[in-house]
Amino acid sequence: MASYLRTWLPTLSTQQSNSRTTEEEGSPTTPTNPTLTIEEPDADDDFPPAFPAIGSAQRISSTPAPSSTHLILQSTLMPPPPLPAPRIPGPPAPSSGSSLMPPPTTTRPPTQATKSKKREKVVLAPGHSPLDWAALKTSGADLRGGATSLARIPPSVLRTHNKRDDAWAAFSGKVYNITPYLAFHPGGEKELMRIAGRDGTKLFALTHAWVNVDFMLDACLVGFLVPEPSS
Ligand code: HEM
Repeated sequence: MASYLRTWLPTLSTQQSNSRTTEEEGSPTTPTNPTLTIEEPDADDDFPPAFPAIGSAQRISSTPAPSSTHLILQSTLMPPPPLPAPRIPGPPAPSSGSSLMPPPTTTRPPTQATKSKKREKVVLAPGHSPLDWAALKTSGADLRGGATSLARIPPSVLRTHNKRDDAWAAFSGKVYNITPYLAFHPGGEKELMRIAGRDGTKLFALTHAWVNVDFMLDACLVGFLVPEPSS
Protein backbone atom coordinates (compact mmCIF):
# COMPACT_ATOMS: atom_id res chain seq x y z
CA MET A 1 0.00 0.00 0.00
CA ALA A 2 2.78 2.39 0.93
CA SER A 3 4.66 1.60 -2.26
CA TYR A 4 1.54 2.17 -4.27
CA LEU A 5 1.03 5.55 -2.66
CA ARG A 6 4.60 6.49 -3.24
CA THR A 7 4.16 5.99 -6.95
CA TRP A 8 1.39 8.54 -6.92
CA LEU A 9 2.94 10.91 -4.39
CA PRO A 10 6.53 11.31 -5.50
CA THR A 11 7.12 14.31 -3.25
CA LEU A 12 6.10 12.29 -0.19
CA SER A 13 8.52 9.61 -1.17
CA THR A 14 11.33 12.10 -1.58
CA GLN A 15 10.58 13.72 1.76
CA GLN A 16 10.58 10.38 3.54
CA SER A 17 13.87 9.41 2.02
CA ASN A 18 15.41 12.72 2.88
CA SER A 19 14.19 12.65 6.47
CA ARG A 20 15.53 9.18 6.92
CA THR A 21 18.87 10.27 5.55
CA THR A 22 19.02 13.15 8.00
CA GLU A 23 18.05 11.00 10.94
CA GLU A 24 20.38 8.14 10.13
CA GLU A 25 23.22 10.44 9.03
CA GLY A 26 23.88 7.92 6.33
CA SER A 27 25.05 8.54 2.79
CA PRO A 28 22.26 9.58 0.45
CA THR A 29 21.48 6.59 -1.67
CA THR A 30 18.04 7.74 -2.80
CA PRO A 31 17.80 8.22 -6.56
CA THR A 32 16.45 11.52 -7.77
CA ASN A 33 13.58 10.00 -9.72
CA PRO A 34 11.01 8.68 -7.22
CA THR A 35 9.11 6.70 -9.84
CA LEU A 36 12.11 4.41 -10.19
CA THR A 37 12.41 3.70 -6.48
CA ILE A 38 9.50 1.39 -6.04
CA GLU A 39 10.45 -0.75 -3.11
CA GLU A 40 8.92 -3.92 -1.95
CA PRO A 41 6.56 -3.51 0.97
CA ASP A 42 8.54 -3.98 4.08
CA ALA A 43 7.28 -4.04 7.64
CA ASP A 44 10.14 -1.74 8.79
CA ASP A 45 9.44 0.65 5.99
CA ASP A 46 5.85 1.44 7.06
CA PHE A 47 6.54 4.44 9.25
CA PRO A 48 4.76 7.77 8.89
CA PRO A 49 6.65 10.86 7.86
CA ALA A 50 8.04 12.98 10.62
CA PHE A 51 5.57 15.57 11.78
CA PRO A 52 6.32 18.38 12.05
CA ALA A 53 8.81 17.90 9.23
CA ILE A 54 12.47 17.71 10.25
CA GLY A 55 14.00 21.15 10.13
CA SER A 56 10.63 22.92 9.78
CA ALA A 57 10.01 26.20 11.56
CA GLN A 58 7.23 24.54 13.57
CA ARG A 59 9.60 21.91 14.93
CA ILE A 60 12.32 24.45 15.73
CA SER A 61 9.95 26.80 17.58
CA SER A 62 8.19 24.09 19.60
CA THR A 63 9.73 23.11 22.90
CA PRO A 64 10.06 19.44 23.61
CA ALA A 65 7.32 17.95 25.76
CA PRO A 66 8.60 17.42 29.29
CA SER A 67 9.21 13.79 29.85
CA SER A 68 8.79 12.17 33.25
CA THR A 69 12.56 11.84 33.60
CA HIS A 70 12.92 15.56 32.86
CA LEU A 71 10.39 16.41 35.61
CA ILE A 72 12.07 14.19 38.13
CA LEU A 73 15.40 15.77 37.26
CA GLN A 74 13.96 19.26 37.85
CA SER A 75 12.35 18.35 41.15
CA THR A 76 15.59 16.93 42.41
CA LEU A 77 17.25 20.24 41.65
CA MET A 78 14.61 22.30 43.51
CA PRO A 79 15.48 23.41 47.01
CA PRO A 80 13.32 22.01 49.81
CA PRO A 81 10.49 24.27 51.09
CA PRO A 82 11.34 26.35 54.15
CA LEU A 83 10.33 24.88 57.49
CA PRO A 84 7.53 26.76 59.34
CA ALA A 85 8.70 28.85 62.26
CA PRO A 86 8.09 27.15 65.62
CA ARG A 87 4.97 28.52 67.41
CA ILE A 88 5.81 30.29 70.62
CA PRO A 89 2.80 30.68 72.93
CA GLY A 90 2.23 34.23 74.14
CA PRO A 91 0.30 37.46 73.48
CA PRO A 92 -0.43 38.23 69.80
CA ALA A 93 1.87 40.61 67.99
CA PRO A 94 0.51 44.18 68.27
CA SER A 95 -1.26 45.37 65.08
CA SER A 96 0.58 43.02 62.77
CA GLY A 97 -0.56 43.29 59.17
CA SER A 98 -0.93 39.53 58.79
CA SER A 99 -2.78 39.10 62.11
CA LEU A 100 -6.45 38.10 62.03
CA MET A 101 -7.13 40.03 65.22
CA PRO A 102 -9.35 43.14 64.80
CA PRO A 103 -7.45 46.42 65.19
CA PRO A 104 -7.56 47.79 68.74
CA THR A 105 -9.42 50.90 67.49
CA THR A 106 -12.50 48.78 66.82
CA THR A 107 -12.38 46.83 70.07
CA ARG A 108 -11.84 49.81 72.37
CA PRO A 109 -14.92 51.93 73.24
CA PRO A 110 -14.75 55.46 71.73
CA THR A 111 -13.35 58.11 73.99
CA GLN A 112 -14.92 61.55 74.44
CA ALA A 113 -12.36 63.03 72.05
CA THR A 114 -13.21 60.62 69.21
CA LYS A 115 -16.98 61.12 69.56
CA SER A 116 -18.23 63.43 66.81
CA LYS A 117 -20.85 66.11 67.41
CA LYS A 118 -24.21 64.63 66.46
CA ARG A 119 -26.12 66.50 63.76
CA GLU A 120 -29.82 66.72 64.34
CA LYS A 121 -32.01 65.82 61.40
CA VAL A 122 -34.25 68.71 60.45
CA VAL A 123 -37.77 67.96 59.29
CA LEU A 124 -38.98 70.73 57.04
CA ALA A 125 -42.65 71.71 57.18
CA PRO A 126 -44.80 70.61 54.24
CA GLY A 127 -44.43 72.98 51.29
CA HIS A 128 -40.88 73.98 52.32
CA SER A 129 -38.74 71.67 50.24
CA PRO A 130 -35.84 73.00 48.12
CA LEU A 131 -38.14 72.73 45.10
CA ASP A 132 -40.77 74.84 46.85
CA TRP A 133 -38.11 77.48 47.56
CA ALA A 134 -37.08 77.48 43.90
CA ALA A 135 -40.71 77.97 42.91
CA LEU A 136 -41.17 80.83 45.41
CA LYS A 137 -37.99 82.53 44.17
CA THR A 138 -39.22 82.64 40.59
CA SER A 139 -42.80 83.54 41.53
CA GLY A 140 -42.05 87.26 41.67
CA ALA A 141 -43.05 87.52 45.35
CA ASP A 142 -41.26 90.19 47.41
CA LEU A 143 -38.43 88.43 49.24
CA ARG A 144 -36.45 91.61 50.02
CA GLY A 145 -38.66 92.75 52.90
CA GLY A 146 -39.82 95.85 51.09
CA ALA A 147 -36.41 97.07 49.89
CA THR A 148 -36.73 98.53 46.41
CA SER A 149 -33.09 99.34 45.70
CA LEU A 150 -29.76 97.86 46.72
CA ALA A 151 -28.22 99.75 49.63
CA ARG A 152 -24.73 100.26 51.07
CA ILE A 153 -24.99 98.55 54.45
CA PRO A 154 -22.41 99.07 57.22
CA PRO A 155 -22.03 96.47 60.04
CA SER A 156 -23.90 98.75 62.50
CA VAL A 157 -26.99 98.71 60.27
CA LEU A 158 -26.68 95.00 59.61
CA ARG A 159 -26.69 94.32 63.35
CA THR A 160 -30.17 95.79 63.73
CA HIS A 161 -31.68 93.10 61.48
CA ASN A 162 -31.30 90.20 63.82
CA LYS A 163 -34.88 89.15 64.60
CA ARG A 164 -36.76 86.16 63.34
CA ASP A 165 -39.14 88.35 61.34
CA ASP A 166 -36.40 90.71 60.16
CA ALA A 167 -33.15 88.87 59.60
CA TRP A 168 -30.33 89.95 57.36
CA ALA A 169 -26.97 88.29 56.87
CA ALA A 170 -23.87 89.07 54.85
CA PHE A 171 -22.04 86.54 52.64
CA SER A 172 -18.91 87.55 50.73
CA GLY A 173 -19.81 91.24 50.82
CA LYS A 174 -23.46 90.78 49.80
CA VAL A 175 -26.30 91.34 52.27
CA TYR A 176 -29.40 89.13 52.03
CA ASN A 177 -32.78 89.20 53.71
CA ILE A 178 -32.77 85.64 55.06
CA THR A 179 -36.20 85.84 56.75
CA PRO A 180 -38.19 84.18 53.93
CA TYR A 181 -35.59 81.41 53.64
CA LEU A 182 -35.56 80.42 57.33
CA ALA A 183 -38.40 77.90 57.04
CA PHE A 184 -36.81 76.39 53.90
CA HIS A 185 -33.30 75.91 55.28
CA PRO A 186 -32.46 72.16 55.34
CA GLY A 187 -30.23 72.78 58.37
CA GLY A 188 -33.09 74.33 60.32
CA GLU A 189 -34.09 77.82 61.39
CA LYS A 190 -32.05 77.74 64.58
CA GLU A 191 -28.75 77.20 62.75
CA LEU A 192 -29.51 79.90 60.22
CA MET A 193 -30.44 82.41 62.93
CA ARG A 194 -26.88 82.15 64.30
CA ILE A 195 -25.74 84.51 61.56
CA ALA A 196 -28.69 86.89 61.68
CA GLY A 197 -27.46 90.50 61.81
CA ARG A 198 -23.80 89.65 61.00
CA ASP A 199 -21.30 88.37 58.45
CA GLY A 200 -21.89 84.63 57.99
CA THR A 201 -19.24 83.99 55.32
CA LYS A 202 -16.95 81.96 57.57
CA LEU A 203 -19.64 79.83 59.25
CA PHE A 204 -21.31 79.16 55.92
CA ALA A 205 -18.04 78.02 54.35
CA LEU A 206 -17.29 75.79 57.35
CA THR A 207 -20.74 74.16 57.16
CA HIS A 208 -21.37 73.65 53.46
CA ALA A 209 -19.04 75.45 51.10
CA TRP A 210 -20.57 73.50 48.20
CA VAL A 211 -23.92 75.32 48.53
CA ASN A 212 -24.27 78.23 46.08
CA VAL A 213 -25.63 80.94 48.35
CA ASP A 214 -25.61 83.60 45.61
CA PHE A 215 -27.88 81.47 43.45
CA MET A 216 -30.14 80.36 46.32
CA LEU A 217 -30.74 83.83 47.71
CA ASP A 218 -30.48 86.03 44.62
CA ALA A 219 -34.10 87.13 45.05
CA CYS A 220 -33.32 88.17 48.66
CA LEU A 221 -30.43 90.55 47.94
CA VAL A 222 -30.82 93.89 49.75
CA GLY A 223 -27.39 95.49 49.38
CA PHE A 224 -23.63 95.36 49.91
CA LEU A 225 -21.61 95.33 53.08
CA VAL A 226 -19.43 98.42 53.39
CA PRO A 227 -17.01 99.54 56.12
CA GLU A 228 -18.36 101.66 58.92
CA PRO A 229 -18.32 105.35 57.89
CA SER A 230 -15.73 107.30 59.91
CA SER A 231 -17.35 110.01 62.07
C1 HEM B 1 -28.43 81.74 54.10
C2 HEM B 1 -27.41 80.94 53.96
C3 HEM B 1 -27.58 79.45 53.87
C4 HEM B 1 -28.09 78.73 52.87
C5 HEM B 1 -28.62 79.26 51.56
C6 HEM B 1 -28.06 77.34 53.28
C7 HEM B 1 -28.48 76.28 52.52
C8 HEM B 1 -28.37 74.95 52.87
C9 HEM B 1 -28.65 73.85 52.01
C10 HEM B 1 -29.06 73.96 50.55
C11 HEM B 1 -28.42 72.75 52.71
C12 HEM B 1 -28.54 71.31 52.20
C13 HEM B 1 -27.15 70.93 51.80
C14 HEM B 1 -26.99 69.51 51.41
O1 HEM B 1 -27.88 68.69 51.64
O2 HEM B 1 -25.91 69.20 50.89
C15 HEM B 1 -28.06 73.13 54.03
C16 HEM B 1 -27.77 72.25 55.04
C17 HEM B 1 -27.32 72.63 56.26
N1 HEM B 1 -27.08 73.90 56.69
FE1 HEM B 1 -27.32 75.56 55.62
N2 HEM B 1 -27.52 77.25 54.53
C18 HEM B 1 -27.20 78.53 54.92
C19 HEM B 1 -26.62 78.90 56.09
C20 HEM B 1 -26.31 78.04 57.10
C21 HEM B 1 -25.73 78.44 58.34
C22 HEM B 1 -25.27 79.85 58.69
C23 HEM B 1 -25.64 77.34 59.09
C24 HEM B 1 -25.13 77.36 60.49
C25 HEM B 1 -24.22 76.60 60.93
C26 HEM B 1 -26.16 76.23 58.33
C27 HEM B 1 -26.23 74.91 58.74
C28 HEM B 1 -26.63 73.84 57.96
C29 HEM B 1 -26.60 72.48 58.39
C30 HEM B 1 -26.17 71.98 59.74
C31 HEM B 1 -27.05 71.73 57.32
C32 HEM B 1 -27.15 70.21 57.27
C33 HEM B 1 -28.57 69.73 57.36
C34 HEM B 1 -28.62 68.20 57.24
O3 HEM B 1 -27.60 67.52 57.23
O4 HEM B 1 -29.75 67.71 57.19
N3 HEM B 1 -26.56 76.69 57.14
N4 HEM B 1 -28.02 74.49 54.10
